[in-house]
Amino acid sequence: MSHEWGYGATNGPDFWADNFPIANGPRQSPINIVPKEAQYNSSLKALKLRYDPSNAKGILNNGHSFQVDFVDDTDSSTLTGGPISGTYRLRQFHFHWGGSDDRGSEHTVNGIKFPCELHLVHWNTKYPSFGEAADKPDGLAVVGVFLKIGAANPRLQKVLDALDVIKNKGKQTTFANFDAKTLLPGSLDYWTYDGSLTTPPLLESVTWIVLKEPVSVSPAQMAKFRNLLFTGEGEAPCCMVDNYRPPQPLKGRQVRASFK
Ligand SMILES: NS(=O)(=O)c1ccc(C(=O)N2CCc3cc(O)c(O)cc3[C@@H]2c2ccccc2)cc1
Ligand SMILES: [Zn+2]
Repeated sequence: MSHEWGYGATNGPDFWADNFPIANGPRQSPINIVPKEAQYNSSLKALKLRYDPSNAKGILNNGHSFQVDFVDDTDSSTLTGGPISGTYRLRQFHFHWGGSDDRGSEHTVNGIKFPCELHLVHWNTKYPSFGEAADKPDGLAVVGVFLKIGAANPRLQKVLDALDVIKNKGKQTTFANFDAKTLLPGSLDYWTYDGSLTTPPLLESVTWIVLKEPVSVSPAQMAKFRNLLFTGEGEAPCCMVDNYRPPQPLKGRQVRASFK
């Protein structure tokens, strides 16, 4: 992506509409979720997440977050059920976090921010590729998981231990044999709504599936996220923190709940 968008004082979310006018579109993400205003829908199916650990490929600092990429040329790591129809393939997962524990998530619940939010990005196999799916209204499905401060989460450790070698923008390393399912909470109860990518190009192609139950992360583990840099080697270092977009207007959208 050639544009210099970011999360700084001069290129952050308030400036994104300059290059990406869809930033003011009708189905932008994230949003503030108000559980009492979410409509329970008994026809919403249970989420079915089947991930093959051998599909994990690498881990990359992309300059706005870090992501773990998966081989997505077969239906071996998929999302089915839930609010979606058909089969969506896992492409990557990444996180958004704050400079301190009082902020960092993109979605909020009753206005409450969590220190971190995990996004598992999937694309609809009715399209030939992620790139083809990315700009279709039913092209992507992202599962969002809140992380809240508590006991150290052993499931995060393998990811966090890899961060030292991808400190700078553009650094990547192999990341094999990782079961993304281990990052999920015990309950797969969710809220769902039609939204967008939360970073440029902000494409309105995402069915959001936000899990109600958070998973834990310790302050020491959060410090490891904050050790990453937005900047490349040789540039003045800038800590990778506050890489979250704030909640966007609901514009009449309905948020549905899979649970009472
Ligand atoms: N937070 S999120 O909504 O879950 C999300 C999902 C996907 C993507 C993603 O894959 N993007 C958007 C940002 C980006 C930046 C790059 O430098 C790049 O090489 C690829 C991407 C991709 C992307 C780019 C263009 C169309 C679709 C996705 C980003 C954020
Ligand atoms: Zn994200």
